[in-house]
Amino acid sequence: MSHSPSLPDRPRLELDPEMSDGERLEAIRKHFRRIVQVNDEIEQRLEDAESRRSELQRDVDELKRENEVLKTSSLYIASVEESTEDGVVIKQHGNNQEVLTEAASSVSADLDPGDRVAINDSFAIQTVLDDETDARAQAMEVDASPDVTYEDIGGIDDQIRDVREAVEDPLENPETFETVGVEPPSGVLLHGPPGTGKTMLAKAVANESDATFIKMAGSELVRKFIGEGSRLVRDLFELAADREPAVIFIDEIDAVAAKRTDSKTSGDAEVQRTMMQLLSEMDGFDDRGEIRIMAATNRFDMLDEAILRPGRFDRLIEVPKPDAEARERILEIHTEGMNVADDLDLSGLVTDLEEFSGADLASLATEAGMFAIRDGRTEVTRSDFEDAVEKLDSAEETADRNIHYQY
Ligand SMILES: Nc1ncnc2c1ncn2[C@@H]1O[C@H](COP(=O)(O)OP(=O)(O)OP(=O)(O)O)[C@@H](O)[C@H]1O
Repeated sequence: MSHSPSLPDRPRLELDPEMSDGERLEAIRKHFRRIVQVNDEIEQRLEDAESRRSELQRDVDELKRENEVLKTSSLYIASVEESTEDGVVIKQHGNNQEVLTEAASSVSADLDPGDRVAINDSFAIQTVLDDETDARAQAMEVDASPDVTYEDIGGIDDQIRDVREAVEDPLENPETFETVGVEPPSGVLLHGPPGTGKTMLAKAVANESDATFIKMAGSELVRKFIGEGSRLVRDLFELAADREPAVIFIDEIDAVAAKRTDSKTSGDAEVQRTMMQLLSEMDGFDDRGEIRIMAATNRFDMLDEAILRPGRFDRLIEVPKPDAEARERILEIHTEGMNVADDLDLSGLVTDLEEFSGADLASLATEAGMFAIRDGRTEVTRSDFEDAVEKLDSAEETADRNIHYQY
């Protein structure tokens, strides 16, 4: 970078007392011309400097923008506590740290206590977020009285018995456990392939115990901003405490409780934090009253053992794919309200459907009904079911090419 040359010297008027008037006048004129010249030179310099300055300003703006982008690439969530003359007091979610900070110039909205904001690593507020209820609504499903009953679930009677014992009995007769002096299982983990009735089972047990069913999707928990997953877990348990008796059901728990991997990316750290929050909620659970916790996974092999320790998910119930007898029962349930031909032999039909889960069988019944409707008939026949099997098989082949379940 070159330095600008120094400014021209200030011209000096030198008058000799010996000078004649004419000489003086000439000297003053010369001095004046010199001053004008120096002035022009300085003005020129000023112009150059101005244009250099706007060049530099453009560079600065560009760098500021880049800096903003870098700073905003990973944001934390906080709530505004107070807006003061000295800045904004925020409380970070997850660790509850309170910080006095400022809002980035791009944040134009007035900040009010309770607003949810996203902050960067240096705690500067970057954005004001939408209402918290949106995030909760996406991650949680609350059903005060689910309508699934045990009779709607086919082929897993042993699992129903186990779940009733671990969830329903402690909710309905807590005193029996107290009198006998045993602790009911802390958490029940249902594991097995997709579509085998795990969610149904959790809903049914909530229904039959007159409890509120609160479902949280593990995958939603980890998609949020940093700090939000653990906050949602806390909310989940608070909500359950408000609504007790309640059954908490965490679906796809593997999303938050997978074995630790070697990578140390911030995503992983965030998932860990969410899991730690879940563990600490479960550990502090004894005195919370009538709340039972259930979870489900298709990826039991991937779970971190920390969540399976006593006092956590300590009752494991496997929900397998249905065998022939179970398939028949499930299909019976799903064709109960349908107008099926008298000669339809369900047991013959299901023998070959070895790969079919409960969910597949439910679709099979619907598809068969659709074939009858398309054909203008009101009765569903064996051939409708065969067409439906063919249709689902080919859909399954397409899906298999894309997804590979590792169960
Ligand atoms: N054992 C079953 N008896 C009757 N219907 C079943 C059974 N299993 C699954 N279904 C049908 O499949 C649908 C999906 O089942 P559900 O959501 O309970 O499966 P899941 O095991 O929780 O699956 P995922 O692991 O994919 O969440 C149910 O709504 C029901 O129609």
